[in-house]
Amino acid sequence: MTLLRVDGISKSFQGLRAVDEVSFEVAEGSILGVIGPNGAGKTTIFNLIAGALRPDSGRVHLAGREITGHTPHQVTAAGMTRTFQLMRPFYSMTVLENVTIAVLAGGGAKRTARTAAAELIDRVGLGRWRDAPTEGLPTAALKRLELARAVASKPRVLLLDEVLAGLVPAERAPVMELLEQLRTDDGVTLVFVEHIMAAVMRLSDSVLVLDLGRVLTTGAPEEVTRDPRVIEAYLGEDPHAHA
Ligand SMILES: Nc1ncnc2c1ncn2[C@@H]1O[C@H](COP(=O)(O)OP(=O)(O)OP(=O)(O)O)[C@@H](O)[C@H]1O
Repeated sequence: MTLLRVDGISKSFQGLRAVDEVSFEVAEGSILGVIGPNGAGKTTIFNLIAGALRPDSGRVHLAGREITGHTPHQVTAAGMTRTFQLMRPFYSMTVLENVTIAVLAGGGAKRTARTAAAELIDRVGLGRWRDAPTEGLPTAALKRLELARAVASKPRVLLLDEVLAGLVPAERAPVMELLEQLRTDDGVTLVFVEHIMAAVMRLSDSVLVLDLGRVLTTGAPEEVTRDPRVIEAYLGEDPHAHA
């Protein structure tokens, strides 16, 4: 079943067509990787479908309901949550407090929120920082906190914006495992923007390739990354070289 359907969305900024008639579908329980050179429109698409920006035209449907132009809060309530490239935790609070708030915001019961948050913190590998103040955490820990907060809201669709950026390979592996578990064990549908090609190849069922605001191609990961148009969009380099 198609869970997320995007039909011909466009967005211009001062005459620049940042997103140009982009359409794609994501089946429930699948993982879509979104790739493209810098400025291709990846983050803007997330902003358009998650409610941070209103598309100039086009429509977005989630589980058969139109959510075009809905506010971020409404989109979250409808079952779709996003992470940000730049994290925005409450810096004055501990890791546990931050995730507990996210569990409560996701409709979790007050009595069990802290326990649920602590479990999630362990799951993303943040156990040793559970009671640490958020301010001063290393980037890798902040990234995992952001992921824990997003997962806490129990989304049906999770939009991930470069969650692996800034992590060293040893830190990436557990995050990738978590993403696979989210799909397999929790049935979460994932859409993730990522520059690290090894992760795109490993996690994606299908890949959407963007260039200059348009869909260049879409298909299985091994298919699209061998597509000459994709290689050209990456300035003549083999996209695998970004791994
Ligand atoms: N708020 C804005 N105002 C003006 N231009 C914008 C705005 N947001 C994005 N753009 C422009 O839209 C285009 C697409 O940007 P976007 O950030 O979506 O690309 P991206 O594929 O996410 O890039 P990156 O991989 O560098 O994050 C770029 O040319 C960018 O400069």
